[in-house]
Amino acid sequence: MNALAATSRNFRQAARLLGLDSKLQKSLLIPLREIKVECTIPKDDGTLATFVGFRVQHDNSRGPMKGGIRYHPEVDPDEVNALAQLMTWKTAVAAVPYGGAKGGIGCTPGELSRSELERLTRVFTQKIHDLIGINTDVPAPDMGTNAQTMAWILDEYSKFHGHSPAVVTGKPIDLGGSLGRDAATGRGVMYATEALLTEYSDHFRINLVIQGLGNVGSWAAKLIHQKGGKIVAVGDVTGAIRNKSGIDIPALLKHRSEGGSLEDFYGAEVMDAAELLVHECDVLVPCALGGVLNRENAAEVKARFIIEGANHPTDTEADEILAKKGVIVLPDIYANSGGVVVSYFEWVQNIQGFMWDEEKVNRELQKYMKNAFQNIKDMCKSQNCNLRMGAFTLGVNRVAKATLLRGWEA
Ligand SMILES: NC(=O)C1=CN([C@@H]2O[C@H](COP(=O)(O)OP(=O)(O)OC[C@H]3O[C@@H](n4cnc5c(N)ncnc54)[C@H](O)[C@@H]3O)[C@@H](O)[C@H]2O)C=CC1
Ligand SMILES: O=C(O)CCC(=O)C(=O)O
Repeated sequence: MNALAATSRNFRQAARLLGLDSKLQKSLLIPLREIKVECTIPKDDGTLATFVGFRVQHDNSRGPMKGGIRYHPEVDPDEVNALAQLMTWKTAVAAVPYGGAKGGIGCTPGELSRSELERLTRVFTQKIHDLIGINTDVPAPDMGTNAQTMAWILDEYSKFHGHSPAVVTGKPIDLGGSLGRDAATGRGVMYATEALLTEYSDHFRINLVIQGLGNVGSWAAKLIHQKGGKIVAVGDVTGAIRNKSGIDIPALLKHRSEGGSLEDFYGAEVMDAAELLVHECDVLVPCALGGVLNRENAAEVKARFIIEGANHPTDTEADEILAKKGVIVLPDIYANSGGVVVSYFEWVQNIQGFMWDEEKVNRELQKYMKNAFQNIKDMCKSQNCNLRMGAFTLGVNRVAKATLLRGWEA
């Protein structure tokens, strides 16, 4: 089952639990708008290259649509659709006044030079500038994109519409970005892990495995390590390493920032990357691609808890296998919502023209993460369901209410 079918299935299950009628279900499920654009750029060697860009705007009943832009070779319309839908439920779970959207360009960013990436981003922005905006659709970074990508979008958009810092979030601080946004998704993963562990045990002194050492994974690793979590294995697209006494995460991140590879890090041994997700641990934190937990490996997972830092890392078959094994999965639409929560703070700061200090950003983020966890637990209790369904029913219910209040009922 692909990501779109799986996400829609979770939506339908939640809608049934909530007793939503079929017309409302249809209107909530179908995206508001799907955009597909050709992006042709001159490469540095003078030849032309053509890429396909997407933006799916799923729902705006609770506010402007919000979601990242991904640069990855596997970006396709179904995946972007699923990720846009997830954003609608995620912003509702987080209780930020947004709808959901997602975008992407099918490309391999590592094979493009900085100037090629800039040209690609600018051409994509030219094609979608009249469909995004401060009160309509506000992009942010996702896999393969970063603050610099947002700066190029901001600059290109502003040529058409005047200086508009709030049109994107996750920008560089010097262009109106928020303190704490870079770390926010990983920090939210840490708060989510803390909330779950407090519920099921009484300390952070557990063994963890983290997949992905990009924006989300490296911040999650750093902050969980600071809290006393022992990270016994990590991996990324280049491979994986382990150390049963715990990896020195600050040393590893320093080593990587100086250009070192996982393989030549002195403080751990190289392991088979395929074994990473089934490595012995208490908590598994996937922070890379979708669909990495599937029927091939789910039965072998040793973790008692899975914290979904990535979007849709657990496919439907894996979800069922893990539930039978008693593994507790904290779902993406809550676990990685720290990013969009601080994106909301960034947007608010841009609109107010007033910058918050980092302590305030982190304190407010912690409050939003705590409240959302409590709301999910209450839903689980009233609907007698697991955490994924608790989060889905919470999100779908809020979006359905807003839709009905607006009088959009079919
Ligand atoms: N950046 C953000 O604020 C948010 C990101 N997410 C999700 O978190 C996940 C990671 O996003 P970012 O950290 O922003 O991306 P990133 O581009 O900064 O890092 C991606 C990481 O995944 C690793 N990776 C890629 N392919 C892999 C493979 N085949 N096996 C193992 N590792 C692999 C890369 O080596 C890298 O370490 C994605 O699913 C994204 O949608 C979710 C919420 C917000
Ligand atoms: O920060 C944002 O606006 C969205 C981040 C995102 O794409 C996600 O949460 O999956």
